[in-house]
Amino acid sequence: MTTPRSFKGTFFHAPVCGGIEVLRDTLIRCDAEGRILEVLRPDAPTYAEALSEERVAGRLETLPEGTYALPGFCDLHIHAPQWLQLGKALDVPLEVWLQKHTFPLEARYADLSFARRAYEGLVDDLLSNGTTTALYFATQHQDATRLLADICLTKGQRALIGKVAMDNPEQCPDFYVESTDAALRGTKAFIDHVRSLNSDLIKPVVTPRFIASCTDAALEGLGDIARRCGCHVQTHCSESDWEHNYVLDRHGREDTDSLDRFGLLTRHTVLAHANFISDANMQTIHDRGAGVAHCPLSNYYFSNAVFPLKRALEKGVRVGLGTDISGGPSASIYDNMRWAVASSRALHDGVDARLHWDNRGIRDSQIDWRTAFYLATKGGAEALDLPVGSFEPGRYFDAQLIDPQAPTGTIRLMDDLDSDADVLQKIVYTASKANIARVWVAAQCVVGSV
Ligand SMILES: O=c1[nH]c(=O)c2nc[nH]c2[nH]1
Repeated sequence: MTTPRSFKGTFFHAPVCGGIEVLRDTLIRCDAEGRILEVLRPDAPTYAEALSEERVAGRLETLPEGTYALPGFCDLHIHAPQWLQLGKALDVPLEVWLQKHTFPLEARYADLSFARRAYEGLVDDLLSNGTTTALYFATQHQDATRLLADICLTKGQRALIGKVAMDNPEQCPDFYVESTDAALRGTKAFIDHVRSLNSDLIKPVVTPRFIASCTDAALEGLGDIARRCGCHVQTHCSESDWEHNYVLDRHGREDTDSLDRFGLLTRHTVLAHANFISDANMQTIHDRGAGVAHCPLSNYYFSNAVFPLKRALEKGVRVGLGTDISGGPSASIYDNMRWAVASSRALHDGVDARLHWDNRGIRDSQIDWRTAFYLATKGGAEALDLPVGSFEPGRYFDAQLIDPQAPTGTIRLMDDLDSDADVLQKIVYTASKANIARVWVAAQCVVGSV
């Protein structure tokens, strides 16, 4: 509990998919928990009085002239231990990458000092990239996963964290596999631990890595834990040819149906990727109210296909964006907004120039930057069912301040040429870490100084 805060400045947000709103010279009042109480535009009858009230009470932060506040990003798919592998090992298929590079790296998190070095750096990196909410896969290790929760709490990042469950000796190496009992007990112990922290910022997540890495007994037990604890669930779904076909061979059904059968497809499930899902399975995801973490950059390296984003949105599936560190070699949701637009265009146009335009791509698959901005902010929040992602009463003030004039920044604005929408479009397409001057979570400044 802190003191109430308020902010005056220019805010951009996307309250609905495909639409943006500009709040110029607006006053946003928050309560002591950092939730938005009121959004007052200059033409509101109570604006002047409220502004002077906040000023006199010493609660007002006036954002510097020429800066813009955006909602903080929700990154729906991060492998926390893989941060050390960003930009490496991107030239082999998923199944080789896991065995040769990723599992050996993750096994090292048995060492807590190794874990601390990585997790401190990761959380700093994500916060300074504007990511205020992170959905993390950790590792199998109880202690290192608790450490990640502590670090997020200390640094003030909103985080949903899962101890990864992987007990299938046929798919996991002997140096990085656990018993079914350890997977289930460990998951439950981590949930209890996080809940004992009594923090609104950190939530536990039931995390079967993917169907291949888990036995049916573990999947069944994890479904049961998710139901009893009312937790979020995260896993991979129909990511690549190999992974999708593995599940078809083992269970005779797609990932989605299989997860549903184990009680793992709920209103609080986030499926990473879902590239190969059939229309029927997309309908099932919609009907269960589950969300999808679309990871466009990672998909270029590991997925053999492009997620049918537009089709999913038209069906009403809740979708947000994920960096998929380190399948995607960038910690930035800005990069992933750009890749979401570009990959949707590739799907729309098709990529084989030898084919006639008529049958080269999948028509009406493209999205624009407005939709990408929504996915990165409120779309991600909706998929997680968290009250963040936009500047609306009842939501937490999780935000990032963009300074287009930052000396080493990458945004080029022209006062006389750029409309408000142009400014936001330029931010979406060209902002970099150097332009992110300040970041707040629940109205508390976590990056930059006030
Ligand atoms: O992109 C991915 N990253 C992973 O770590 C992983 N594990 C299973 N499937 C996976 N896909």
